[in-house]
This record gives sequence, C-alpha cells and structure tokens, in this order.
Amino acid sequence: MNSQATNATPIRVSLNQSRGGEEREALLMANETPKIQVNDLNLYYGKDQALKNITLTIPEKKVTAFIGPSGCGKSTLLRCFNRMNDLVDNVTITGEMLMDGFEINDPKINVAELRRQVGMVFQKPNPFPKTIYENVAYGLRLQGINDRQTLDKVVEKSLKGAALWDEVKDRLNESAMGMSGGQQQRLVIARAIAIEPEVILLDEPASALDPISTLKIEELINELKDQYTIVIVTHNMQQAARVSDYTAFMYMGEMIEFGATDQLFTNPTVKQTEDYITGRYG
Ligand SMILES: Nc1ncnc2c1ncn2[C@@H]1O[C@H](COP(=O)(O)OP(=O)(O)OP(=O)(O)O)[C@@H](O)[C@H]1O
Repeated sequence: MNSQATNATPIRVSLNQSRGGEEREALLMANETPKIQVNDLNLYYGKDQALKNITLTIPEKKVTAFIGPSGCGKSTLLRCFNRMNDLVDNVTITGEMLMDGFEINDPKINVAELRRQVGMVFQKPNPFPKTIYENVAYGLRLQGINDRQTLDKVVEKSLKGAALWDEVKDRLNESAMGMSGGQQQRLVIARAIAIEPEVILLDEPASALDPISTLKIEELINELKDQYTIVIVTHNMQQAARVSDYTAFMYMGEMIEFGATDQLFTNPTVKQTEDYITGRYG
C-alpha cells in the first residue's frame, strides 16, 4: 500500500444510498486540495443511464483509483474529466463537474485546452508511427513550438520523467513502433507529460503489459504524483491498493464508496464494497 496513503486523512466519504431511498450523505474532511469536484453527475448513452448521481472529489497531486466490476462506469466517469465522451453520439450529461472551480462541461470551454490540461493514457499503448523523439515532441509542435533546443530539453525532461530516458537516449531517432509494449506505454506517458498537464487520466494503463513492465508503470505513477493529479481505472485491486491514495468503488453506475485506500480496503463502510474486495462478486 502506498506509504502516503497510510497517513492520509480521507477528504470525503461519499455514499450513494439513493437505492435505499435515503438521502446521499457526503462527509467532507480537510487536509487535501480538491482538484476536480463532481456533484450529482448523471450520464446517459441514449436512454441507458451509465452514471447515476455521482458525487466525489478528486484531490490534487494524489492518486485516485476507480475500481468496480466490468461495466460499472469507471471508464465513462474517467472520460468525463477531459470530455472524451463528446466524441460519442447521443451522450447526455447532467450535474456539475468542476476543475479548479471551472465547469468542465461548459459549452464555452476550449476542449483542446482542457485536454492539454487533462492528459489521458489508454489501456493499449498508442505511440504514433514516428520516431521516439517526435512522439514526445508532438504536443509541442502542435502548439507551434519548433525550436530545436526547446524541444531537445522537453524531450529529455519528459523521457526522464517517464523513467525511459536511459533506455532510449541513444535511439531517439528510431521508430517508436520498435519499442516493447512497456516502453511504448512509458513513451505515451512521456508524450502526455511533455505538454505539462495538471491531471493525468490512466485507463487500465498496465493491463496489456507483462508483470515487470507493470511494476515499472506502478513505480512511475508513484513518482509522478508529486507533480500531477492522477486518476487511474484498474481492474486489478492489488494494483489499486499499491498505487493509490484514494479509491472509489463503483457498482452499476453508482459511486458506492470513496475513501482513503487503506481504509477502503481494510475497513470498508458499505457491504457491497466489502463483498467486492473480498471477491464475493465482480
Ligand atoms: N460508447 C458507448 N455507447 C453506449 N454505451 C456505452 C458506451 N461506452 C460504455 N457504454 C456502456 O456504459 C456502461 C459503463 O461502461 P464503462 O466502459 O464505463 O464501464 P467500466 O466500468 O469501465 O467497464 P470495464 O471495466 O469493462 O472497462 C456499460 O453498460 C457500457 O456498456
């Protein structure tokens, strides 16, 4: 379990008890800076409701994990944070989702700028068919930055930040497609951090990787959280326990329980959470 999680005070325990007809309770505690605040968020794919009255706070510069059985809405919620669901037809969203106090779903928001601030890494590494160097420089070039010295600096810093520099510094001009899956995933993370996001969304970033590469990604997450707010979706509860400070357990579109990872795994307050983490379902 993450060492920082041990001492962390939970910022909020958010229990959605609407199915029992009771009011949802939200208990807010101090000690963290909220980065993203979600209030009563509902999301529909056509008529199907995928997220139900989600309320939670993502703390700044901490790792928050979303866990829960397949189809419970983890990825859907994650994709809300950088408006990736805009790309899906017939999506309706209600409720509030604030980042640093600004409504993410405000139609006036510049979505490209939002996605620069909120980077995303997917399950399957998706490097561009370009050199290692150009993969990392890509976002800067998009911003019109072509000065070689600046690019060199950012490429080196980002690859170091993604714990990849030593492995690739002598082959920066080779194709990224020749790297191993684990290296490609760290390259994608380097590409994400090159444009200095504030939040990094990781959607099962290690599920396609071997155990050693998985370990490297987990170590990397631990290092990155000093600088970035990280939200990770994972199927792997041990991974959530290892890398996250806070964990949110979701079930059938609802946020069942949210709390400090060590508390949620050792002393869950809701029976459904306990059933899930002890392997009774899911
Ligand atoms: N593009 C889409 N169009 C319609 N329904 C969708 C779409 N994406 C997801 N869903 C549905 O929304 C629900 C939540 O899916 P989501 O992928 O968010 O769950 P998940 O918890 O991330 O699942 P998994 O762990 O299997 O990835 C599911 O019922 C799914 O079928």
